Amino acid sequence: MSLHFYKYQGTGNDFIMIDNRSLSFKKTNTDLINKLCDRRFGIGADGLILLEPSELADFKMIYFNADGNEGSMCGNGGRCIVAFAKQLNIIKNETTFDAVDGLHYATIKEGIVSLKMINVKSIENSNSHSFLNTGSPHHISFSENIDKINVKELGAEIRYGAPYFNEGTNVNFAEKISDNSFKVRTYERGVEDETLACGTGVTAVAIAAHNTRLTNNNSINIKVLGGDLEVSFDKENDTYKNVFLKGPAMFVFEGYISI
Ligand SMILES: N[C@H](CCC[C@H](N)C(=O)O)C(=O)O
Repeated sequence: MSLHFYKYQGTGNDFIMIDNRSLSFKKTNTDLINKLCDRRFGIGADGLILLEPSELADFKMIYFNADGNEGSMCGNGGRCIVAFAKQLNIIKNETTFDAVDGLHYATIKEGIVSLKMINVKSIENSNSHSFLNTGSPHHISFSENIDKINVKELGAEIRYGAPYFNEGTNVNFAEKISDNSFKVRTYERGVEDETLACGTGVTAVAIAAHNTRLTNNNSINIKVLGGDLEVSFDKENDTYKNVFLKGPAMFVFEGYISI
């Protein structure tokens, strides 16, 4: 059987996109998804995303990590599926879609997607790190010279260590550049390596930076290995609301692969 796929990337976080409105792609085939994401034996990607019909919204996003397991929310994948839905003529420049953590509003203009993320209320701060969930769980530590960190090694240690263990977490290393800009490197659970960008991760970093008073800005530029992202939010009482993740989402190529 031949599978028609599209390849997208958002600041270098790359995804295989499949138009599964027919529901013919089997979601339980972990080995197949893992193989399609493999950079030597397959197409190669950090994750695979299915676009399916939704009764609640314009479409539904189903996200799998490169290991083949269904993941929690993916911010860059969410931005990419908006560009994909536009390419498929399902939407124009504005949409609401259904994802694992609820409905998401988004707009697209000249390849730049602005995606509304879930509200965040619960943030754990300690001397060494912050932990919060922006659709996916994120451990964040702020330090200097993050260029020098071995993200794969240190990230894996934290991801598999206490208190996360098997369920794990994504791990972000962040550095303040100026009052409204930070640099971030992320170890992604489910990819089990550093990726070039992580959307829910940079969202978590921006909120953690504000919550720990590293910044007073509510619009923050974030530099990642694969480019630049922007996170903005409003804080009302203890809750971060109107959280938006903004940045490029690009179609790369399409093709067929026999499965
Ligand atoms: N790359 C994604 C994060 C995926 C989260 C995934 N690694 C998990 O924890 O299941 C993003 O842009 O937000």
